[in-house]
Amino acid sequence: MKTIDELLHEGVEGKRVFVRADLNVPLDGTTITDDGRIRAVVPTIKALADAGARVVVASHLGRPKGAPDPAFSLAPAAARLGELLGAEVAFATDTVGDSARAAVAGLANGEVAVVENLRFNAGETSKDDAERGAFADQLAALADLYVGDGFGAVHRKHASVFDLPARLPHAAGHLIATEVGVLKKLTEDVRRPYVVVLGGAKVSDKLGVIDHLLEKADRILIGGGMAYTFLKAQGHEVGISLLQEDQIPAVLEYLKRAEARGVEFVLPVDVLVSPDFPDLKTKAPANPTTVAADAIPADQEGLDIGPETRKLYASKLADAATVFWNGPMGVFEHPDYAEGTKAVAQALVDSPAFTVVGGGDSAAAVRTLGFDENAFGHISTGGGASLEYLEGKKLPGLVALED
Ligand SMILES: Nc1ncnc2c1ncn2[C@@H]1O[C@H](COP(=O)(O)OP(=O)(O)O)[C@@H](O)[C@H]1O
Ligand SMILES: O=C(OP(=O)(O)O)[C@H](O)COP(=O)(O)O
Repeated sequence: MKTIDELLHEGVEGKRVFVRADLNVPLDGTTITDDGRIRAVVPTIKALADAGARVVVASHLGRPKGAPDPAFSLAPAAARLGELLGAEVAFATDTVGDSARAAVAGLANGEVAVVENLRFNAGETSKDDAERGAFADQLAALADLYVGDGFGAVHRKHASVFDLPARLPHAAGHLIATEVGVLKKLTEDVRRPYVVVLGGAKVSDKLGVIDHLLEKADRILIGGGMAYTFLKAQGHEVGISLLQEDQIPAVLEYLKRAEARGVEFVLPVDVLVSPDFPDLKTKAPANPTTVAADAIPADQEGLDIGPETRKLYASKLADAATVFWNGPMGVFEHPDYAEGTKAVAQALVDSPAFTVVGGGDSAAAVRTLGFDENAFGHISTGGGASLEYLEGKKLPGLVALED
């Protein structure tokens, strides 16, 4: 894989360089609540700009449905990038249209432009190779060179991640190099006990990784939205909690295999429930009730792990030598459901283990809940990406950067 250093050595002055970043940051309206993913790609953008490149930055944000949707505009991220660079950053209101072409044409050497959300275009995420390819052709017309640095999206076979680098000379940016360097260590020699904590809301995406983790981890702790499919599989009522009903047979098989292999599988013993999802904007008190994990009322939703589970999970992390954590334990964006995530973060901080936290929201949670990022071994910008990397899967965005 060619590195950005090699590219810089060859010279990028006056060249239009397309940087595929992951600027998928959490937003409260148009306010960025955690800019970690933007900060993470600044070294690559700055190195290119300092070397005289005309830098075109692109990313997805959220999951819009292949058409423009103002709620998912990259404008706030572009503005923040300008602040971090201490330079004017042009913003195109489309991705490959007139505005994007004009913004790129207007760049002088050393200047940066951000184009609008890649996922406003159906071709970006299409499963049809030709449709994705046609969009990649339009993106390729904006640039001379490609730098892949959106680590959080390298597991997606999307036009800007997979098809575009096949059309332009390409290299990996600094962030991808750092992320792969650290995660590689977790695939080679892992100090034991190796404890994995899984939570979050992208349940269907991430349940499958357990299949692989059963071969690697000594202990697996389950929280967040992921817990309820397990509780349901064990025959418990989960009310209106997040549930991946079609995965119940797979989950039962995981539990059986864990037992056979001596992998300790730990599920919540109590949870915080409410009939309503909390208001994340006003943060109005949610007044949740604590119930045993096998006694969730039929009309209520599990939104955080409970106090007994917090203690249990802290104890299960205390003797770890290596910890990988993806996915918040609850809806941490609301203070009434943040204690579970705080307890796991605190247990990692207190532990002498090598700790890796992965995922856009997990990383944001750690920082917005007031933890010092230096207290963790590594904070990865990718959740799904890091899990699939650990699984040993060939990631489209990394394969595409190979020579
Ligand atoms: N019990 C739950 N029910 C619904 N959503 C949850 C629950 N627990 C956590 N979440 C949500 O999960 C989201 C993060 O999930 P995910 O995207 O999978 O993590 P990451 O970005 O770290 O990979 C957060 O927005 C959080 O509010
Ligand atoms: O937030 C992301 O992934 P993550 O939540 O697994 O860390 C990436 O930006 C990928 O987004 P996607 O899961 O909508 O493809």
